Amino acid sequence: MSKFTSNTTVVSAPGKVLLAGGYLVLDRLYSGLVIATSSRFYSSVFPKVTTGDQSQYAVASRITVRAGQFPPEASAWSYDIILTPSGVKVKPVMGEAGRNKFVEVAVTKTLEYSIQWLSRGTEDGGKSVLSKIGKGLEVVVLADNDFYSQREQLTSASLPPRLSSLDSLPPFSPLPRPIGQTNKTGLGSSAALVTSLIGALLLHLDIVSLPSSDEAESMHAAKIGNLQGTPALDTIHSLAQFCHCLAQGKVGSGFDVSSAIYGSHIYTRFSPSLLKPLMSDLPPPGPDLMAHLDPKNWDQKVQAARLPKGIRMLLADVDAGTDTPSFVGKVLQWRTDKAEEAKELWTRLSDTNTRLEGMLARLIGMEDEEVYKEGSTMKQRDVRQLIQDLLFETASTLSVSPFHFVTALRADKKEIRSLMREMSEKSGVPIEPLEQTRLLDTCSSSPGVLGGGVPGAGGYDAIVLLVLDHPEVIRRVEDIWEGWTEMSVCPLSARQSDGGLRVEDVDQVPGLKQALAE
Ligand SMILES: Nc1ncnc2c1ncn2[C@@H]1O[C@H](COP(=O)(O)OP(=O)(O)OP(=O)(O)O)[C@@H](O)[C@H]1O
Ligand SMILES: C[C@@](O)(CCOP(=O)(O)O)CC(=O)O
Repeated sequence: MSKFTSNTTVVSAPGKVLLAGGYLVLDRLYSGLVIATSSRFYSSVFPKVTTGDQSQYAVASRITVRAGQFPPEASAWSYDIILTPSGVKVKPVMGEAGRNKFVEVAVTKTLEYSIQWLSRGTEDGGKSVLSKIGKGLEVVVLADNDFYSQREQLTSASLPPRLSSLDSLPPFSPLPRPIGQTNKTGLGSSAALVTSLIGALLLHLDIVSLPSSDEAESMHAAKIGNLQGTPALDTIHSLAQFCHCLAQGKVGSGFDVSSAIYGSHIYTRFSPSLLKPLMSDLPPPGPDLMAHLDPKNWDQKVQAARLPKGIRMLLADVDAGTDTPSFVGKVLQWRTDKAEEAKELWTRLSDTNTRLEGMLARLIGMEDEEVYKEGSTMKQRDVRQLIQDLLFETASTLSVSPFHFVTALRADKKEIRSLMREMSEKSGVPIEPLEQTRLLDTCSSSPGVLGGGVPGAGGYDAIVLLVLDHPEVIRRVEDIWEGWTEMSVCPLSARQSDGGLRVEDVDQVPGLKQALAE
């Protein structure tokens, strides 16, 4: 019998790349440009058909979450739903895999929220949640291969580190070691996991409805200005920000959770004070989650943004044999110590980031124009011509759009890198270490590369490039990466995803059904 029924719920959330605004975005006065990735986290909820072996009198039901591509014995976490005189409680079951803070907080707080939501104005005490959970739920979480380093998989299949090799790995490729011993690539696995898991549980319990994959993408492409305003997404946003902060034990800027929900955008953070009352373990009955997480009280800004057609993001996972410790504390300490100097740098960076965002918007505004369409009769230059010009550097004196804007974008990318290096030097934190500078300089001088940088907090772990989306441009970059000897550079297959959180049709996601059947 197939595991899939009309009662199976699959929800996915994208990973992230912070293209501009690292460190600045921690402060509400500044913003960050985050690109959501085509690589996603999938949470699939199946109703259990039997209650299993729970013999405890008070255990009403059990939710099990399994990380599908990891060794089974170390990668499943269960939560008992217990009936107590004061209502329904959720209790982690201690198993072989130990605790998974992100899964645990997402499951327990989502159920707490659901109980409050379904019992509002009634004396229900959680009974309707119990009836919806029935005999229990089994949740399988699966991440696209990009979230974890695939070096070992490529080496054991004798494949070179190129995009074409990544395409030949099976989707949701099994990984040999538990999550804690697996190298991540920096796409924000915990934020995408928490967001997709919360979305899947709330959808399964009929508390929200979510856009389908087509709806999510067209919603994103059509929207200008504020991306908020869809009640289900706005609610999941505050709940996911809360869970993510509680699990990681600190309040970050939250751009990763925000892009997991809304897709690519320009993010201005929420006030950290919003989460303060929820961050300590208060005695029962606990804080009123629904009131604290009501989107009406939240103040983040989510402005539509994306990469224009014809421009592609290329990502690489870098293994320099050096761990990147947390830089945030040190950079912020320098900012406090040298307030004047830092303010001046923050302002220059913010201005340049805003200019870059403006250039992207101008190019998007031209997408429907004839000059931008491939194959159109060209009175002016089209994108293909533009690529030729940039490949062979023949058009440096022309200011015909969109060439003009692409050239300006290139200058802004260069300026941002130089300012981030200034931040590096002044704070004494290797945000763009010399090894990365050498790699980025070489890539940036390759034809068709518009610029690059170290995403997010920077360090040794990854690089991101913006390139003209042309096979020749990409081939040349891959050649540089494959031949690089100072560090091992392995491409990631992610492109930009326009949409954020969405419900999936299991048959439309390559390899998902097979991975779930294992
Ligand atoms: N497939 C998975 N299944 C269950 N839990 C996972 C999975 N992948 C990641 N996690 C959880 O997320 C944690 C990693 O979160 P962490 O914030 O350290 O990394 P990240 O979100 O990938 O970071 P970055 O922002 O640098 O990309 C793991 O310890 C685990 O709790
Ligand atoms: C340094 C910071 O601004 C970005 C960190 O980005 P990443 O996790 O390195 O992609 C921190 C934050 O925004 O929470």
